[in-house]
Amino acid sequence: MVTEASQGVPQGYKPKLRFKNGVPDIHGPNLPEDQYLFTSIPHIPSDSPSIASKDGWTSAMLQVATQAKIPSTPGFPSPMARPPDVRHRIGPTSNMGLGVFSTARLQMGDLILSDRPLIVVPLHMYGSGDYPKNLTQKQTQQAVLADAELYLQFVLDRLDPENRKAYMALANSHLKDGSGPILGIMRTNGMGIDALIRPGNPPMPYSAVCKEISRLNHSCCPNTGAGFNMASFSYRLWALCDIAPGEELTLSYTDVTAPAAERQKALEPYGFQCTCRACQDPRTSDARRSTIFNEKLFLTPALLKTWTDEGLQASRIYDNRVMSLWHYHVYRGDADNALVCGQLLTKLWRWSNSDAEKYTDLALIRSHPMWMKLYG
Ligand SMILES: C[S@@+](CC[C@H](N)C(=O)[O-])C[C@H]1O[C@@H](n2cnc3c(N)ncnc32)[C@H](O)[C@@H]1O
Repeated sequence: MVTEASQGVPQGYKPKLRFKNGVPDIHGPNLPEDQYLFTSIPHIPSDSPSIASKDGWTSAMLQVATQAKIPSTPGFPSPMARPPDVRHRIGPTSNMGLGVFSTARLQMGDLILSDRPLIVVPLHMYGSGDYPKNLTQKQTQQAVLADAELYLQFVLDRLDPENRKAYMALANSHLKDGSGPILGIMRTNGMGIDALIRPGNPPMPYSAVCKEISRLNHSCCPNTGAGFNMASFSYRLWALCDIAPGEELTLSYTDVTAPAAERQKALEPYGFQCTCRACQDPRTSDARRSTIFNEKLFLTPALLKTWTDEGLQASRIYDNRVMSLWHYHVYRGDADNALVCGQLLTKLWRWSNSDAEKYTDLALIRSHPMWMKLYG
């Protein structure tokens, strides 16, 4: 666990690569499953960089078992999905550094951009615990951070100079907690990839840093959603509602269903106080959200509007409610209303769930095991 530590390496301590199994191999056969390796995704042999696709590649540090499952993903490596035209630009905001803005009229469900991570690394870059006994607790923390920085430098050095520069230009909100510059940027911009989490005790989560998606600022009523697509090894960003040209695009860095105080606590490492519309009057918004989440009635168009008015389309509970309503209509044999729900699910899921289209397939709706079961 890393807490506050002043920057710098303890005197006499030489940072080293000290993960379990010693110094990691770059790549190689017959390695133990929990060996870390440095690799590129898609894998590009270092002697033939010219085969790199126009989508680029990720410099990654992964355990062997995690790396091994990526190529077996159906369709891997597929090209990144691209919108038909450029729909975003990166530019300055009034008070949040850079941000991403829409340059087109977007409809709910529209793909905005795809982004292959620059780097993917273990979320907890904090070594093995095997540190010299003569170091104080604070010095050990410094040593841990210095080692993490060394690993990250290794990962970063495997990027081409342009992408290395892009990484180093990203925001860093960890300037005073002892993190080195590369680690600080990773902690400010890293996003999880659920499909890469290696189960175990403890599980091994990974963190990905992207060139463009990492520029999105946070809102507790975000207008975009992001999901990772393993086949193309890229994140996709899509509109969660209709968006006008020029509007800032936002993502939620935290769980939008949590109360405002909890959300603010989760945002602490990013070093800002959220001022989105839900956080400007948190008491009223918390009360409104609590009513919405606890609503026991099936989603009607009026109830649906309360969710979208509050900007809660990013919440998993919203998906679940729309899904239950889809099942309810199937159960009643109401294909028209099932289709309306299916269209909404497709917009929410098209870019993150390969099954999204099936909810609007009339033949599948009518052959569903629950079809018309309400009437026996
Ligand atoms: C992932 S970066 C987002 C892009 C960043 N604004 C930039 O200039 O690259 C996260 C950092 O952006 C800033 N930020 C993001 N959302 C914000 C918000 N709602 N209010 C204020 N600052 C925010 C914070 O400095 C945070 O540490």
